[in-house]
Amino acid sequence: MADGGSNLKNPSRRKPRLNPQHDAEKHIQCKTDKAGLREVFVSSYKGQFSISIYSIPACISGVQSELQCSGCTTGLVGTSLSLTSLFVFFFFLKGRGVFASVPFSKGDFVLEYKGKLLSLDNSATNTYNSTEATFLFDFQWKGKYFCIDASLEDQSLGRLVNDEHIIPNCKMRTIAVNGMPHLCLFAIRDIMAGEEVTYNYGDSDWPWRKQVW
Ligand SMILES: C[S@@+](CC[C@H](N)C(=O)[O-])C[C@H]1O[C@@H](n2cnc3c(N)ncnc32)[C@H](O)[C@@H]1O
Repeated sequence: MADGGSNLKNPSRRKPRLNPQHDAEKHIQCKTDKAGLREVFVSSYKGQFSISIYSIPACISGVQSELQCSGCTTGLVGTSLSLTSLFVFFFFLKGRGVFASVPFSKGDFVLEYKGKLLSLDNSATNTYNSTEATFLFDFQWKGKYFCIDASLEDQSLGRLVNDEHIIPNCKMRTIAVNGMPHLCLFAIRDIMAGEEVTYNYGDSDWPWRKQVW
């Protein structure tokens, strides 16, 4: 007899959750990203301030007001514009990011940070521009220093995960497959569908972490 969705009625027959370590190994070996994640272009809102300005001469876009400021001494006839409040918004463009389209549970494997594995010696000989350099992830494994160079646009999602140093939802861990280290993101708390996947890039003075004021 067909199952007809009876798994929902009988929880004991639900597909068992894959061990996160095995899940990571499986995706590393298959060289695939996990389903349920997508690339989205994002901007990060950094704040807003409002200032009240009365009767500013509106020398904006050629519009003139009947009032004058120190830089506008001509008697002005034209569109009267009294600005009482000016709101200024600041956005720090994050560029692309990775969003969950299905929920993930705490502990789940989420993504591999794919790229070229370099030993410290190799990476020292490469030169990177400032954009490429943000795709380098240095790490230590078995007492040696390595780097994953993810500067190549290869359509993988791990390289697009953005920084969040206060409330990240993932953490990077090293997983060995066939004797080689791989960097993988694991959920450190439940992640809701629609939430951006993030991790802490580490203790650097990243410009986007600075408050605008
Ligand atoms: C590894 S890339 C991440 C993917 C990148 N957003 C993209 O579109 O290619 C790192 C770069 O993303 C941006 N970025 C990462 N986290 C950010 C954040 N929290 N706020 C603003 N920009 C961020 C910075 O430009 C940084 O140099």
